[in-house]
Amino acid sequence: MPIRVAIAGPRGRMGQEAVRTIMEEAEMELVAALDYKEVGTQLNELTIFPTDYEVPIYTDLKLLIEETTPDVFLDLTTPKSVYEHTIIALKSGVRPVIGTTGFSHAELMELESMASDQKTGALIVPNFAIGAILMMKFAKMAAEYLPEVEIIELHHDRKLDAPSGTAAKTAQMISEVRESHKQGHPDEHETMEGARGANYDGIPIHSVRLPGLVAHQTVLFGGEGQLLTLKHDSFDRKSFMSGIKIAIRKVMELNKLIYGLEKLL
Ligand SMILES: NC(=O)C1=CN([C@@H]2O[C@H](COP(=O)(O)OP(=O)(O)OC[C@H]3O[C@@H](n4cnc5c(N)ncnc54)[C@H](O)[C@@H]3O)[C@@H](O)[C@H]2O)C=CC1
Ligand SMILES: O=C(O)C1=N[C@H](C(=O)O)C[C@H](O)C1
Repeated sequence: MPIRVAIAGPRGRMGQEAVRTIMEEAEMELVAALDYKEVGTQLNELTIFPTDYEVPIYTDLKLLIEETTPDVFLDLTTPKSVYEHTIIALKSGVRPVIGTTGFSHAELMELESMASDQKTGALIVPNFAIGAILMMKFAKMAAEYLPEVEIIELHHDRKLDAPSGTAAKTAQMISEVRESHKQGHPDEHETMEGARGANYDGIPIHSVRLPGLVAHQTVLFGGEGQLLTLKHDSFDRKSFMSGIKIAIRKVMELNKLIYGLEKLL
């Protein structure tokens, strides 16, 4: 039996690529799409998709779930809508695979506890690219030996959230293996606000937004007389698609929420 998947955000940069990926996957069936406005009744009515993509479009997630009974709900929308979508999916017993970034810590905690109560599998994946997941794992390894670290993330200028979900997750993983401490000179001060970046548990995060970029991150580790640089680049959104397929398969085996695909690889 193929895994029945519903997708939110099918017209977006990630959504379009993910629709094609799922449609081409024999083990998966795209049963519905969620958009925020009426854009036609089926995906094949949108000029961006081939004519044989006969997948109904809904604007109401509860109705979508009731009428199309998906196993998995894949969200690639916006930080504003994803939290509510995830709650609706969990309450309906549909397993969420969330690629959308921008969750607060409190929201992640709430969703984790809801998924455990419901015994429903859920995955929140800040970055589906295998190379980015490896970069995060290597960063955690390196921080045990070189705890002075700064993160620089670079993205296209249409991105809504900063810092990126990947940078936040990298900082969280690093903070699991190093003592929290302030970096730089104890007396340093900013003569321009924000010069030292955002701060996660003492780790500075710098966000760059420019046209032409896709998704890129550099993690710098400084030591006496040395610098270790870890760098990952997504040049194309195809880089995220194998991770999406893995996440859809893996979430079917879970009965709780997992934050980050690195725990399942
Ligand atoms: N986890 C990962 O590996 C990746 C995650 N992302 C994240 O995925 C999200 C989407 O990114 P993009 O595709 O670049 O954005 P986008 O702006 O191109 O697409 C978002 C789509 O969501 C739709 N949308 C907005 N509100 C909605 C709602 N309430 N219901 C249904 N659809 C709604 C919009 O119409 C739009 O088509 C962002 O949060 C981004 O950070 C992006 C790339 C990789
Ligand atoms: O918005 C994006 O494009 C991306 N968002 C994710 C993030 O916030 O880390 C993943 C990837 O970096 C692309």
